[in-house]
Amino acid sequence: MAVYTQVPAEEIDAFLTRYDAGRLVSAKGIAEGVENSNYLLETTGADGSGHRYILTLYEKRVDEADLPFFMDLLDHLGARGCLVPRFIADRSGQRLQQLAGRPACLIEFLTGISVTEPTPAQTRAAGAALGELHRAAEGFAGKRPNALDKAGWHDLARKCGADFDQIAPGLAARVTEELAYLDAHWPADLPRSVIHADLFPDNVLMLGDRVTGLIDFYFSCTDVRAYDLAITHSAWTFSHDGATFFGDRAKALGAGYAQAHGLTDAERAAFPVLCRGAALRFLLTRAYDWINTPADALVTRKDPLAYLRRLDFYANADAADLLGA
Ligand SMILES: Nc1ncnc2c1ncn2[C@@H]1O[C@H](COP(=O)(O)OP(=O)(O)O)[C@@H](O)[C@H]1O
Ligand SMILES: N[C@@H](CCOP(=O)(O)O)C(=O)O
Repeated sequence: MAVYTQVPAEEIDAFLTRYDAGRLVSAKGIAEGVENSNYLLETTGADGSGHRYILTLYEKRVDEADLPFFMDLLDHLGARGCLVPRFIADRSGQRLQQLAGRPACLIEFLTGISVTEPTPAQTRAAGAALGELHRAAEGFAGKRPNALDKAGWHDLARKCGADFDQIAPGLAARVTEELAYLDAHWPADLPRSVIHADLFPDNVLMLGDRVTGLIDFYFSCTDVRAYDLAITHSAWTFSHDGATFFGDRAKALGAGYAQAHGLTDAERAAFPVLCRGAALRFLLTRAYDWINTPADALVTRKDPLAYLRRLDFYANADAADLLGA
């Protein structure tokens, strides 16, 4: 469960008086997510007809100074037809607030559910939504370095150090070996763009096979564009434990992305390496959290080894295995 900061309902009701949002009717902490505290708010709505909002309090990895980048990005994408939530301004035009001692924002609520076992049709729709996002991001002037790039992976690996082997014997050596491989093989000249960088199924809202919203842009940054497809591939085309690869989903993801954007020959050739990078990135953040999250914390730690299994798969795959011929 991810509600790190408990906010009394009276405080949320008082917070809402800054907005044309009506009075609070209910506030429920949202269990999903690991980074921030999220509440689903129901209000009377400005016109009394009822309205839903997301209230997010920023914790952990989100730097307050990055919030204007995320706000401008979602404005840009929304204006170009992407189904992304907008940050809501209060009556004075302010979108970033303080609540319970944390930076906080009121955010548009989008309908839809996150699938846990995506079908190929849903995976295709996610691939198309990512391609549309990349198209819509063209011309966005904002830039944000990726804190979880290769240098960031090395940093996390140093911080985990010998503790890796508490997760699995031999993991420290495997990570060192993989970092060396990626240092030697990471592609230098692929097109860069703003990327979502965390387009897991829990960050895609769907109704049936239709995408109704893309959420959680708090890792979005400027990086290799096809790396975003690799991250999405790692999240959508395996069983949760990483033990089973679903080729039909992978083919569908590639087809959906191709329909909306597509890969260059160089991006396709580099795809297995990009997938290895994606797998290592999530292995590392999960391992760091595994080691550093107290066992009694309110948040459920995610299994790093599910990404080690993906990494092992990617290390033996070629582009045709991963995307279809
Ligand atoms: N704009 C939104 N509309 C509808 N539901 C949302 C919205 N933003 C977040 N949620 C819900 O809150 C959950 C956690 O949000 P998320 O941004 O993924 O949190 P975290 O950054 O902590 O991982 C999501 O899985 C979803 O259920
Ligand atoms: N997707 C990451 C964790 C980040 O969680 P999110 O709830 O913000 O998507 C992982 O699975 O390791």
